[in-house]
Amino acid sequence: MAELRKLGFIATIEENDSLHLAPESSSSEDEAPAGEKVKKKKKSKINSFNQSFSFTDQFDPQSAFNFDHALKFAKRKREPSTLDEKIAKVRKRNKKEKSADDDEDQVNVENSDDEEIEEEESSDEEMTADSIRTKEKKKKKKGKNKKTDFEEEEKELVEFSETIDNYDEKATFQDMNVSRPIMKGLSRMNFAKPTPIQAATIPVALLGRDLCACAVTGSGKTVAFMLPILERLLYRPKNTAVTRVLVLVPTRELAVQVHTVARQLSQFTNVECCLAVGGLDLKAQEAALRLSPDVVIATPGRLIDHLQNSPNFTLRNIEILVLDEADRMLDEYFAEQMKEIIRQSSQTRQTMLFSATMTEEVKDLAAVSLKNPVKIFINQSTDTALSLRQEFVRIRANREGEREAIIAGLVARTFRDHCIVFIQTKKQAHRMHIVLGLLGVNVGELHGNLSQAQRLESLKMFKEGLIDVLLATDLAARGLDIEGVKTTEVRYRGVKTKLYLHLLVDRGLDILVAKRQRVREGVKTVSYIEELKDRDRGLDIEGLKHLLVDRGLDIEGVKLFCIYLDRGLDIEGLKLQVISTFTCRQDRGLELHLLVDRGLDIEGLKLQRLDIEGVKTVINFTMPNSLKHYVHRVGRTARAGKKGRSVTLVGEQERKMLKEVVKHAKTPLKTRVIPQEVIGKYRDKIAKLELDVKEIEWTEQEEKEMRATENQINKANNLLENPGDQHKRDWFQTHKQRMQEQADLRLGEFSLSKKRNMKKEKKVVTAEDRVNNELLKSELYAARMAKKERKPKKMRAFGEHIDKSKKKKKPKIKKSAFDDELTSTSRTALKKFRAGPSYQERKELGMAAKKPIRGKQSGPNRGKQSGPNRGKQSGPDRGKQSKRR
Ligand SMILES: Nc1ncnc2c1ncn2[C@@H]1O[C@H](COP(=O)(O)OP(=O)(O)OP(=O)(O)O)[C@@H](O)[C@H]1O
Repeated sequence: MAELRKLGFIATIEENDSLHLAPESSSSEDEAPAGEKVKKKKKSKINSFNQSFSFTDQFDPQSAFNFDHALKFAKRKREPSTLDEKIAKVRKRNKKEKSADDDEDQVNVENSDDEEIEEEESSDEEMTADSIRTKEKKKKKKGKNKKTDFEEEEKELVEFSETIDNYDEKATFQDMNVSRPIMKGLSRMNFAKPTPIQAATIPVALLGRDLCACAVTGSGKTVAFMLPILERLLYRPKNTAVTRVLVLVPTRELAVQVHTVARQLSQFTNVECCLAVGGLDLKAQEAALRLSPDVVIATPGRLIDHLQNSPNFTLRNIEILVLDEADRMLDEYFAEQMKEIIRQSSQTRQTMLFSATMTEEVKDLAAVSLKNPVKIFINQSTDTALSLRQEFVRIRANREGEREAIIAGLVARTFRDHCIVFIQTKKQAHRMHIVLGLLGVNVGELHGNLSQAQRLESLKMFKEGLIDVLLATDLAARGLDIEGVKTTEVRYRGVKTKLYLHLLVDRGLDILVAKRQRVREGVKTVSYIEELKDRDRGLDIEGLKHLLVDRGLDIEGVKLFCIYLDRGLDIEGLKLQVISTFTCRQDRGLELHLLVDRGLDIEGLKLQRLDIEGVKTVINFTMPNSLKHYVHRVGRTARAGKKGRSVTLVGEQERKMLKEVVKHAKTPLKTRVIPQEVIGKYRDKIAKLELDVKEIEWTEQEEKEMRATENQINKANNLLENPGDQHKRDWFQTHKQRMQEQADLRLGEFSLSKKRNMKKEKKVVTAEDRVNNELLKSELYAARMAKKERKPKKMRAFGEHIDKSKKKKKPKIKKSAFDDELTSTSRTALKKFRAGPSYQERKELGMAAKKPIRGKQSGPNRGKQSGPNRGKQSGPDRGKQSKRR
């Protein structure tokens, strides 16, 4: 090593070298603004190394999620320790206690961890495996089916000017006259052929027609709207910058994802895309919006904030409006905000609605907001992907409390990675994080109680394989297309570990990288590099090695380089750059280096995944509260034609929902039976951990309270220091209206006042109570939806396109004859009143003696005023008489 340093190289490390360990990402670095970070990095580079080289997907438009970029703009909470660190601490303590009990001598804690987990896992594997049965579908009477279809037909409210339910299967992007820069973008994304929804939608959207499109989850709807948008923008007038396109999505994570797809697709064009979503830096967004980017991808709340408070930003010039997940965007949660946005946007726009589940709300909107819309239904709203295998685990009535144990069994034994578990409530998701964490499962959580930075980080870690199981609420149910690095499990020195494969590509230079990493108990134990050769090029992986470097190695025209870790490497003539430092155990650190051959221009090298893998399994802790929710949740797997599996726990109360799923299923469903022995084992394990769970929850609560007090003090200090500096932001509703809206949306039983009362009466919460709480919440939601469905539908009020001339006149409310006569002041009414009842009326009243003689009468009222009472009916009595009548 010393010799290498003498030669002017940065040497790599020997096992017994003492090292200064830099943390992988210090918190100060995280807080630093983007610009400063770059400067710091540049300083640390070796002078002769190409300065403009930047590693990896931070700017890589190829990455599926540009989380790194978004994370820079998300505020981070300062926490004394993360939840994972707390879990690790408790686990470590438990291990120590256990080993002390076993009267063993000093042990290497980490090694024993690994071994124990392996033991646990292997003993689980030896246990009886789950059994799977195919669920029989009950055959329905034909007549009954017909009726439902008919009913559905009747529900159709919108008059679509055209309906497209088929497409040209042989269509190519070239056939659609897609421009070259976008074709290049497509080929970078490896999209050779349009998917069915793309083939059907793109030509219509290019014509500028309004449309309402429905296709199964994971079928490529994002490109279906983004491609025609970009294509149309290529021909925009370029003299002034104007925001012409607005894409609205329901969640922040989805917005980041759509933004990434837009950037990938537009990478060879000059179209500017901008994100406007909650949770990310407001000032940075304001600055970006001031430049009038061509496309704004937004969530409704933050968009309205900018519309109210960012000068110069308007929607007056919007030419295309897209609502992704349209049914969600138009449901009651976003109703007020959507009304405001549509009110402010240009009326001459093209509007496109996309979702995998189209419902009445969408149709209502289509009726009032779309102009001659085209309906493009490639699938029905209830369809799931054909490559999805749907399984159900039955929970007997008296065994509701076993759900946590079943989930633990599933993720620890069977579905160990690339798995999302959907949970109804944030609280339960958090508890499961602690429980599964204590059981040694590599978990993360994703829900609305986390800060935006934590949300993005969870997704990023899940994508990168650093989290195996993601516990999420319905926040993650829609739209997210999570593709992660393909990992391969290998064993190194008895430790199970993962292998990540990356491919560096640029300008004909391919760099193969293999990196090994393991996260255990908050400490990353890493790292060495394996010799890797690309199988596609007829090469083979030679097995694990500490180092591979080959300068100028040319394999079928591809130059092979490597990132390597230290040890016995001949690096003469090669330059190294430290790209990352990992901590290995408490006392050792290992550095990863990038080897770069001198004389090779690697400016702008980009890291691309060699192999990516999507979510393999979706597990539902309880049955989702509607078929629509089910379709979206299970739609996180089996995307883009890939295989996937869903496992749903179904209790007795949820069988109705299960029937719905069975009714609409197009592929056979399976029943999974988990042996009672396995459930029992995990139930006992969780029961033993209960005190630890409580301890962690208390610590968290204490920290939370301390943070809240600290925040209040800071706020007060701020107010004292800068009293005039408190700029209040405007909102389109008053505070009271907003509070009222939120209160209306809250599910009755979960109102704040009730929650407060519930806190007061402290009782021991059992596993059954927790599950019942989950089920209750789900039921309440379903009940509200059902009530809403039953309500007569109003035409939605965003209707700036309502043609008033065609509006039906309101039928006049018919007043009773009695009221009419008393209140009418018309001429004829008054005359009639003065003259008294007509002959006919008198006859009806039995007052008429005889019909008047024609000749004797003259004038217009002669008939009416004839009869014996003629004289009597003048004067004050008239009124009385008419009243009597
Ligand atoms: N033409 C194509 N060829 C191959 N893959 C594609 C193509 N278009 C899209 N994909 C891939 O299909 C996957 C799903 O795409 P996307 O997220 O747009 O689906 P979606 O229909 O919007 O799903 P959801 O209903 O869940 O929002 C993505 O990983 C995307 O990269």
